[in-house]
Amino acid sequence: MNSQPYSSTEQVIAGTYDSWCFYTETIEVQSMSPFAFFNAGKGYTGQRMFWQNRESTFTFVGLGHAHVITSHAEDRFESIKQDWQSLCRQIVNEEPAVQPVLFGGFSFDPENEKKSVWRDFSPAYFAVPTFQLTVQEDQAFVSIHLITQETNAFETFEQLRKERDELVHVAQVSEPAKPEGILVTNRTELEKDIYMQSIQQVTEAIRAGEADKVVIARQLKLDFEQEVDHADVLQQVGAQQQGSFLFGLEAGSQLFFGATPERLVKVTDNQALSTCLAGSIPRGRTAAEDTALGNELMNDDKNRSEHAYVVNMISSVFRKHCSSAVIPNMPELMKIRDIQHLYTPVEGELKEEATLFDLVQELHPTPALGGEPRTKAMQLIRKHEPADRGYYAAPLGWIDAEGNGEFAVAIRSALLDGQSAYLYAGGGIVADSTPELEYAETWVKFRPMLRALGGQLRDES
Ligand SMILES: C=C(O[C@H]1C=CC=C(C(=O)O)[C@@H]1O)C(=O)O
Ligand SMILES: [Mg+2]
Repeated sequence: MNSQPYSSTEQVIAGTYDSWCFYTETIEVQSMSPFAFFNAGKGYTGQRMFWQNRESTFTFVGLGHAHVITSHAEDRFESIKQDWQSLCRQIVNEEPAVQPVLFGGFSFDPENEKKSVWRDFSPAYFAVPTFQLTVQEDQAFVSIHLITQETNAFETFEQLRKERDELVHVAQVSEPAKPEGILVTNRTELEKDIYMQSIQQVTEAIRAGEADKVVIARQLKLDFEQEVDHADVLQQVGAQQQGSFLFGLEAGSQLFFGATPERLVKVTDNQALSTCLAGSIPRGRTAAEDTALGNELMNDDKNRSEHAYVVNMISSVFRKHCSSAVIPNMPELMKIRDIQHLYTPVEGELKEEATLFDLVQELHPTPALGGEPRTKAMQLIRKHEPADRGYYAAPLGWIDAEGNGEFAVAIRSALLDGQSAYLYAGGGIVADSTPELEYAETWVKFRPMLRALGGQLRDES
């Protein structure tokens, strides 16, 4: 879908298939703010989604659920893949304009048994939206998708058309949200002592040869004077975090959102692209300081080793699933607003049988979020982290009916829950890590979400 711009279909295309009927229509609309469209869909709270790619060339907003696919199964990746392929076989017409898109994500670790604040996020949770705004190449399209077992749903569809016209109208005439800020009443570092100890203990375990690398994360909790509006917060992130994937996924009354620089994998016509991203240093206050910090990062053994584990693992998955793979032998710097990372893009031509979901399954979690070796690292994370990561650090993204799509790694993210938010940040622990430096690194990684939520940015402890 990325490679092929939408075109309008002004007529309803309907088909009756095995069990599902699919009614769809796409119209081109005058450009509008995607945040305003999200906001216009307040009536669909709990069933909204937002996605913008890193290059800001593809934005989509979904309102309402035309079809939901979830899985609690052990083979959740396979199960979502099968359900999606089977739905597409039943409903998809040849026309690219009528392709539905499935959007959603996975939890980090379905074996987690800790008490969780992630009430309504199942281990895999995906939906095709009822109303979808797609902004691509300066054109905006709004689609209606109705997937139903009702055999004669033209009346329902007519109703949806009226609703669509209303949503488009409200979004086009609405004023941008006022950036008047959100009032934070409390900021709590959850289990900071446990976090500091765990860095020490995991470093010792690594030195003793139990693992090579383990990513340990922690949480900040913010409390607000009043409930925070989901559309406002997405708009804040959108304005503040250029050069990142922006995402928002609602479930029940909660919103999981973030601005991540990390692509897990993108597939366009059998071309696969992934990002190795690990190793961090702050931005400098001046251009000279910034360059000096970048050079320091490029030449730092500890950060280079954090990075190398990720490159090795992603490369081996690409070598397995691709007929050819391009893997640079030196990282570059990726500079985003608050932080610089070591970055190695990996590309390959997928073998015929390999799919986007296969790659997501094998890549998750990369050693940028799990560790090396994977199984041991996951055991150490379960042992040392007191909280459930939920969807933090897990794959989140979209796929179309042809198998094209993109998944990001949902870091630099937070779960918004009424008058509270839980922010997540972690770092790669290797043999020469120290608790103080890792702690400082998490403060830099909290900054995008703190800024969007009106929390203080200073890194006082
Ligand atoms: C675990 C996070 O970042 C990962 C991605 C890039 C750099 C990382 C690092 O340098 O430690 C982490 O592996 C996070 O942002 O919470
Ligand atoms: Mg690090």
